[in-house]
Amino acid sequence: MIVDLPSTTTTDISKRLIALRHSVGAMAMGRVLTLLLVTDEELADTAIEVANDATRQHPARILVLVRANRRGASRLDGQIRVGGDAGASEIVILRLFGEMADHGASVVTPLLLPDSPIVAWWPGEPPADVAASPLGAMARRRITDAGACAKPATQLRRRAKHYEPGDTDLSWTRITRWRGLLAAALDEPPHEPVTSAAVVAEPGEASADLIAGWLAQALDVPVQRVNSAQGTGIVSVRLDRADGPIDLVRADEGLSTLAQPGRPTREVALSIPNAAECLAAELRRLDADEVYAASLTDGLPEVTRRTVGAAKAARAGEVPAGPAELPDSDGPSMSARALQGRKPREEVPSQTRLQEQVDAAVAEAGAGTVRESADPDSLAGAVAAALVSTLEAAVAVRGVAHVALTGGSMGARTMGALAEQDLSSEVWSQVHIWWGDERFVPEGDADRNDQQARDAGLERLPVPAANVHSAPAGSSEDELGEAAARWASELAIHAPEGARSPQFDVVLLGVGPDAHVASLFPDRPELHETDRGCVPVTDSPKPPPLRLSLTVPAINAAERVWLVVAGADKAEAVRAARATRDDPHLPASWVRGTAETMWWLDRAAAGNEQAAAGNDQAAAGN
Ligand SMILES: O=C1O[C@H](COP(=O)(O)O)[C@@H](O)[C@H](O)[C@H]1O
Repeated sequence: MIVDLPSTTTTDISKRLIALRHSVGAMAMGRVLTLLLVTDEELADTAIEVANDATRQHPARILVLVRANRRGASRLDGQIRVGGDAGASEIVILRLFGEMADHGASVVTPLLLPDSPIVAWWPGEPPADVAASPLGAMARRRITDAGACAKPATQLRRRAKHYEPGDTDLSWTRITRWRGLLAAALDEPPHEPVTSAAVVAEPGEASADLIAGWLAQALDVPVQRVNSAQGTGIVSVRLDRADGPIDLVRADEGLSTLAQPGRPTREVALSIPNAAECLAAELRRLDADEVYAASLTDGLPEVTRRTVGAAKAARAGEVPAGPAELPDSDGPSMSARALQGRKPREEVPSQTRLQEQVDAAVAEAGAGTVRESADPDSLAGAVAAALVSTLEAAVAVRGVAHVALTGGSMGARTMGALAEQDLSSEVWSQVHIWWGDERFVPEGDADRNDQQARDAGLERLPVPAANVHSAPAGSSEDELGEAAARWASELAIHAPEGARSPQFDVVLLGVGPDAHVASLFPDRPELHETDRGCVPVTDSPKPPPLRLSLTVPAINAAERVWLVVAGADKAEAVRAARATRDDPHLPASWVRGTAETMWWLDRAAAGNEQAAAGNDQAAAGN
């Protein structure tokens, strides 16, 4: 529902809001956070869409302050969006005209909720000193986006000059995965010291400048920033060591290569998150980001800018070759493109790339990308290997990682494959293990998902017992409510401030032939639960009847949601869920990660078994 209130006052807006909360439901009052979006008219629509999308991943109410035409008489136009038009929140848009445009703080104050922390976001040009500005001063966190501004380098200098704890920038959030991969590469033997580093990116690419600043402060070595052609975004990072360089090179959209001495070059997933994903990631934390502060204020001023271009530096062997010579283009910077929801650079269509492009388009529609393995065992092996690199990268960046495991047919198989991996106890002592759902039967029962994981090798992982968070056990419906409450408090203990469950780095989900995920079954009320991180389930259509399950918001707050599916009996569920979004008959169509939604399928679940059998027969006939 959208209610327009032209030429209004904040008192009128407040009254209408209260009335609407009564008639539509008090959806926003229980929300923990107010996102204060401060924008000019030009960016308003896109930024509201981005904020709305982000708050589906991390619930918050949204207050939008649009500085409209400053000429003419003072006026306030209001708009309230609730229900379906506001996604997971309520949205209040305040358009300020005339002199009022400069007094946003006093307009917004009456609409703030007493105990709700405020996060302010400037998607375009922010005030020079954000923390000291009237709107910034009322916020616990202040999110800017240097890359979306006309002069990114000037913005970064200003951010550094006026930095206050609570400041952050989406140009920084965009490089989380780059940092994770580089940190994980350095964690691997041989632990040779890095002697210098180079970051290649288009001029004015704020995210690249911040990677360079991060390296300079973290490694305390000379770091060079080398320019590639306009429109190329971040191209590569080289870390020089005595035994040879570590090169992380963006080879193609979403895919990159990591080369290290003495190891085969690996392909790694390195997609740049879009603006909503970055914003959601920032909404999940309310504490100061000290690494950002150090990279911005200590590291960045130490970075040397090379005048020689990337192509020449590559020919001289100073930076990785190849993508450094990407053609010129005069597109906007990667950060600005991310806000506009556009792709980092145009693809060159070719026959062989067709399937990838289809997959990318499906991924963009929310259905995620597909990784196909030949059979259930190789699928389990691929998932286990990816889990190791992802969790190790998360520990390298944040010092901790949280993973939710699945039960069902692929749960035990994946655990078996994980237990076979060579895992560093130092890193895995920081990994926390949870389950996406649990069958509510007594402890040790062979039906329990945690027991099946134990039988498959859980205890061989070097994870401390205290970090294994089994869901409560029990046997009767009378105990289920209390068990759900206990599980909720355990989840809350490890949740970031303002959230109800840990921010999972990865949630693994099996998918039933009916497209159920965790214990969220088709057409059941649990699927629509938005106020809790976990729910009790009775009368489950699949035995046993009593279960506990994470809810959709808890799952979708995860950075990565990996659906792991094997078997031809699941092919139709996979196809149907990937073709739609949020269909109550298809719980698998409701889940997605903030940075990645990956369908790990065996050939049969991908619906390719017959095609493969046909090919085999054809090959045999030849
Ligand atoms: O009961 C459950 O079923 C699903 C799917 O399992 P599958 O055996 O059909 O692969 C599973 O994801 C869930 O964790 C489990 O409790």
